Amino acid sequence: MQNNSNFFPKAIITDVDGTITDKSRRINLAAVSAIRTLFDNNIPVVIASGNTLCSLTFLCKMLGTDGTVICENGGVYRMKYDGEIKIPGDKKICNEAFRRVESYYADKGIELNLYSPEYRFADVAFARNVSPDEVREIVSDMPVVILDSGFAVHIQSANSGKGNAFSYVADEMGLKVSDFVAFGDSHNDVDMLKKAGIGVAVAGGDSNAGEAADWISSRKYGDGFVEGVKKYFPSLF
Ligand SMILES: O=C(O)COP(=O)(O)O
Ligand SMILES: [Mg+2]
Repeated sequence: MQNNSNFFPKAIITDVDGTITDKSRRINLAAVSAIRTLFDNNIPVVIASGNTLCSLTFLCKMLGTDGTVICENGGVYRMKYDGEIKIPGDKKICNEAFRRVESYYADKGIELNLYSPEYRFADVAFARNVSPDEVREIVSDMPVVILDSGFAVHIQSANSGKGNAFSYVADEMGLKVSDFVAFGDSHNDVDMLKKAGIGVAVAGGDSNAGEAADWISSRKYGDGFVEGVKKYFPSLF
């Protein structure tokens, strides 16, 4: 967190779902354009999401960024397209936790719907048809963290999280986390929003993100992202 008046950001890090999309995950075209403007003016754009490496690689290609990504909420990250895939997360412990959660709900006749398990290296993500707080309770004695992105429930090993991977990535870029403006909408963005020089929560997201942020946009979702980019990079727009 910085004093706004002396803050000259050098880079951004942004969440995807809910932040550069609308609430149904459709990409916001003005957000795409803002990202291109930043990138074309040598402002690095790091994508940090709960999504998988393969989906984020494709997204980076379409956006036109350099491919630096934090995936699976920090369980995985990669510098540019050709960097080594780093996996700080521990899939084994997440699978163990998931098996316990799955059997708890199976006893109640509730089936959990996994999201892209075949493409995940580090975390376990499933549909939000159960309460994230209850899931947290079920595995409270295990070294895992339950994150709610507003789009999925994620089981992470305790050492991952977007905030931890953000530090590694900033370091590899030769920047400080305080050089970045971070953008997010949800609980899984909190550690990243707190760590950045300025944390921006887009309106429409959950209260955890708003409480962690330095500034909350007045416009919702992707429009709020664009509003924030224009606020912190006024000379580019
Ligand atoms: O994968 C999710 O659950 C949502 O991803 P996000 O981190 O881009 O919002
Ligand atoms: Mg999000």
